[in-house]
Amino acid sequence: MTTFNVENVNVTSFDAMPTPQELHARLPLSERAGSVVTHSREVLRNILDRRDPRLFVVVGPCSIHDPVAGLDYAHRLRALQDEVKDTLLLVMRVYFEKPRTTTGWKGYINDPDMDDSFHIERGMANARQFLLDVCELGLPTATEALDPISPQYLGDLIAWTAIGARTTESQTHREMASGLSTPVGFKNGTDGDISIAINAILSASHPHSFLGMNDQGRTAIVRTRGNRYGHVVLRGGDGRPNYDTVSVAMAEQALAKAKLPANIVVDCSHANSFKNPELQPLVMADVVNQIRFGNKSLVGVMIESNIAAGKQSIPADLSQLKYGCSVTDGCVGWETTEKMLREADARLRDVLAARMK
Ligand SMILES: O=C[C@H](O)[C@H](O)COP(=O)(O)O
Ligand SMILES: C=C(OP(=O)(O)O)C(=O)O
Repeated sequence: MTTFNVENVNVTSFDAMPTPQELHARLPLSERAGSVVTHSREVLRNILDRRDPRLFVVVGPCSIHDPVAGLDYAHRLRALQDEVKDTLLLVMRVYFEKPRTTTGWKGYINDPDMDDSFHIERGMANARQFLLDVCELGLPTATEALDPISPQYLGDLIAWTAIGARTTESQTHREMASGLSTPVGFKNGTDGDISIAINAILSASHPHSFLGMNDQGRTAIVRTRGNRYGHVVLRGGDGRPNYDTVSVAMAEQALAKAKLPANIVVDCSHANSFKNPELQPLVMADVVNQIRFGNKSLVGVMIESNIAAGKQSIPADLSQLKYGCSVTDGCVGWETTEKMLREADARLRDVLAARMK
């Protein structure tokens, strides 16, 4: 009988991963982490339902590449959280999966050693440990859900999820979002198109049935309820920002036309600051001004922030890495981050107090 070489022609190997159940057994959700996740998800839902007047702030490194520096950052943010808690819910950006325009390092889960050795099994376990550590500090976490299998491993430790500009239009990601346990922010497209984010919110709000994996690592038909906490994240695009009052008003109109609640998050980074981190404070100040002038649809902001300002390329000799500095997009440094958050807190106090009356 002739044998045909027609299957997995371009696959070199299948290396088994531990199942989500096995990883959960090794690194179980602790009492403290479980209550932080539960409480912060509830606060986020309350903000989106206007039962809590505060602004949520997804703030942290563009990507985590060094868990030690990442945890150092988390300690700093946790200390600041108490200071600004009357006006801001701080949620740490803990991004382990990076969507690339073409190629590049795809994040800590994919390649934890940053040397193309791709130890995904260790990346996933370390990522879970890191999320546990952050939650145990009392700090909620936010991430981009890029690989549709990852939420089975990490989803119980996440309070807010982003679907990125490159995947908001993807049916796979909309289906996944329909089953996620967190509120989900859909970015506008890289070309600035917000209609794809609105279509994503509509799609993800419905139940879906699709192929996925269960916690025993078996291919399964995943049947979801639909996620009613989808919202838009304006990140600018096509070389233009879209956080200004006119763009926000246009987003409000588009949401109203689609009969969706007016919930808008502004990403201070990416095309909204022309990827120049030094401009992020201006975007944040503008959002705060819009709220002071009566805007009610702006419910959150995103800041790309790290211990050190700027970014660095990944050196061949990793001992040359600068501590606490991004290896993906440039970030504002810690001092600027504190200033941005303290200023926003000070400028929002009277407005939000008035909303509580
Ligand atoms: O936020 C991260 C980046 O903007 C995104 O991953 C795309 O990066 P790239 O264009 O450098 O590949
Ligand atoms: C990749 C990101 O953003 P965007 O999808 O808006 O490019 C990000 O926030 O890390």
